[in-house]
Amino acid sequence: MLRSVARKTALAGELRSSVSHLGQAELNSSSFTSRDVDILEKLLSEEVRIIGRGFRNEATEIGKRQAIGDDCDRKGGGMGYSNVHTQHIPSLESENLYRHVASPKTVSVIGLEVGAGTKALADLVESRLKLGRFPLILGGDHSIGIGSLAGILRARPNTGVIWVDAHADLNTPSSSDSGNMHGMPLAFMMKELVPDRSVIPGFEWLEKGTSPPRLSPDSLVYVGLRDIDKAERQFIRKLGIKTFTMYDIDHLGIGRVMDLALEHLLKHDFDRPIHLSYDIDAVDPMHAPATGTAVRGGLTWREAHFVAEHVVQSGALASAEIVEVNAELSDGRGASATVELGHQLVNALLGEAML
Ligand SMILES: NC(=[NH2+])NCCC[C@H](N)C(=O)O
Repeated sequence: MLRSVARKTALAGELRSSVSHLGQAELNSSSFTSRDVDILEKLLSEEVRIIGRGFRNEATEIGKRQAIGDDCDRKGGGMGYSNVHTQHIPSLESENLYRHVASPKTVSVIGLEVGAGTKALADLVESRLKLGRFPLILGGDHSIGIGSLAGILRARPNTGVIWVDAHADLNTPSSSDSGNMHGMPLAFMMKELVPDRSVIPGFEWLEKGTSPPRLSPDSLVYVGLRDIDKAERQFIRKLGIKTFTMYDIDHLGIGRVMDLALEHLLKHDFDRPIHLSYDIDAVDPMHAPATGTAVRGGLTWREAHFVAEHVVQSGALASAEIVEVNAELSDGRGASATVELGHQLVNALLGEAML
């Protein structure tokens, strides 16, 4: 079963890329190099800053993010994919509003800013997808997933999601112990967990329109989890979400895990688009220490690359994001190792292969 699904998904990918390659010279057919790419950069770590961990230094983050975007612009031509366009989404800063927030559990206050930022991202992602482009979103923390997923699901409601992360990011505003919105993006997309988002200040927009964006639990696969909150564990079990923890990766190997992940999402529809949401903290802190909530026992350097490479190989990757890279959170060597890994994952997602 698995083999035939893998073969068929590869075939679907080949067909799709050969069709879209018509008329384009010398493109590598094993990847989606003919697709137009949008690199969308979104800085959004407000909630972490508010609770006073000193999470970021804007100048450094912007410098680093520009470096990633510029690098893609430069490499774009060389790697064969065309028309790479980088767009920086401005952060909606309103320092004064948040300076005196006393309690970190004030999601309603924090939500105003995260809500506005994710709405802007959702609108952009939706419009780019409708133009047939491939959005690659660079965070920022994982709360931007609310915007990415909303935009993606509005444009293509049948999208399947692979969430590569040390954490489940499935807390609701009331189940969360930390109050951090980067631990909540998936709950915001599931009607079973947050049935009415119009009551959350800042997120009323998520309920607008004839069919508000929602992710069904069986359209999600987790890879790399190892730090799951108690409530999240119950949600995962109750909703039956397909989950590959680090235990499963140790047991089965990353190759089998990624095949099973793709099979789960593509078994009923080989042409289904896949969104890969990649939190750098899925990777072991030995390789990616510059992140906010590092947890030991993560993906190796090669496993980290393989995850991206294999989803690209399936031919189904339609959008991607890399989040939680924050150079401020490590010393010089740790920061550059993490940013280097971020660059390499971007390249892998854009179709760079070993051979
Ligand atoms: N995207 C992340 N780094 N999420 C970490 C979440 C940690 C914890 N589960 C929380 O809800 O606060």
